[in-house]
Amino acid sequence: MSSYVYKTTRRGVLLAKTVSYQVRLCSGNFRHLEVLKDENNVAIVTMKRAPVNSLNTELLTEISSVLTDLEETKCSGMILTSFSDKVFCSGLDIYEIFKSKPSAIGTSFSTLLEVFIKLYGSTFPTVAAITGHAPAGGCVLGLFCEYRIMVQNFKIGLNEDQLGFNAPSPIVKLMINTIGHRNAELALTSGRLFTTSQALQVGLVDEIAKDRTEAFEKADGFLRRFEMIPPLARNFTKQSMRRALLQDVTINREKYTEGFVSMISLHEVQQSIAAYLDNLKNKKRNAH
Ligand SMILES: CCCCCCCC/C=C\C=C\CC(=O)SCCNC(=O)CCNC(=O)[C@H](O)C(C)(C)COP(=O)(O)OP(=O)(O)OC[C@H]1O[C@@H](n2cnc3c(N)ncnc32)[C@H](O)[C@@H]1OP(=O)(O)O
Repeated sequence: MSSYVYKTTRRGVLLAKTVSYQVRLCSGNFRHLEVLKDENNVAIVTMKRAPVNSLNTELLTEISSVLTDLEETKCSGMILTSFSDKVFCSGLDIYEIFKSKPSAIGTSFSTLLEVFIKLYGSTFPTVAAITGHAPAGGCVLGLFCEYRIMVQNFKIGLNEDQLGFNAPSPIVKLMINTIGHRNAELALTSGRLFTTSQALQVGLVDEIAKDRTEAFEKADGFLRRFEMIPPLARNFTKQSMRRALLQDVTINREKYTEGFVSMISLHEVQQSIAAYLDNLKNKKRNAH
């Protein structure tokens, strides 16, 4: 069990280091996730793939499976977060897309799209409590949610261009929908990572929190907004606003996956990823 446990109040979620908690979701046996539910059927889904929650196929599959479960059990809201106070999610597992077989890259990407369809299209309200850095696929996971609360002094953004490949068109659209065309173009073409406060300024995140506890209080505050709204009406509106993107990804999932695999498999892209990994390792070495 993680050292952090979430203790629920009447309708709130308070983070506390305590040994008792409410209901654990028992439908799945997860290696990289902890899923807790409070008495109001709000789920707290915590990614715990140390050290940086990189999204490999196994973690993505677990997220996908939890989302199915939450739909089936008519969950009333979901908070997506990380076990780490430094990294929310470091994006796709680079080692799964570097020097890998096309089939493995395809499976990883296609599973990410599955998560997109289920999370972006979920019938229940979703909020990301971003407790640390959220580059690339980490930012994408946050964007799939309806609302983002981010702890101060971290970085978030779509830095794919820095790795030598571009974000696929549905992601570009998602970014445009969130921060507007001009900001999205400037950010995507330079692979920009925003600080938490810059992200708030452009609307990439909705609120800043000073720490994890405040992030949870604010996430709970967001979910409470819907207490008096009939869920059916709320969901109808959500689906109608998200339908075009959802249909695009659902219909063209295979096409997007093939496109991603071809792009990642290019020799130049693999070289860029290798250089990026060297850079990451050097940065770490120099920090010591
Ligand atoms: C509408 C939608 C439809 C379309 C669907 C979406 C399609 C496309 C969307 C997204 C595509 C995304 C592609 C990616 O996500 S590629 C991954 C990009 N990720 C990054 O660039 C992040 C790289 N990592 C970092 O910047 C840092 O590690 C950071 C996360 C800031 C954490 O820093 P720090 O705490 O200092 O930790 P270290 O750098 O020392 O890392 C610790 C170890 O973890 C390894 N690591 C880090 N990131 C990854 C990763 N992404 N994959 C695998 N491994 C990773 C790192 O190498 C260290 O390992 P070791 O200790 O062995 O050296």
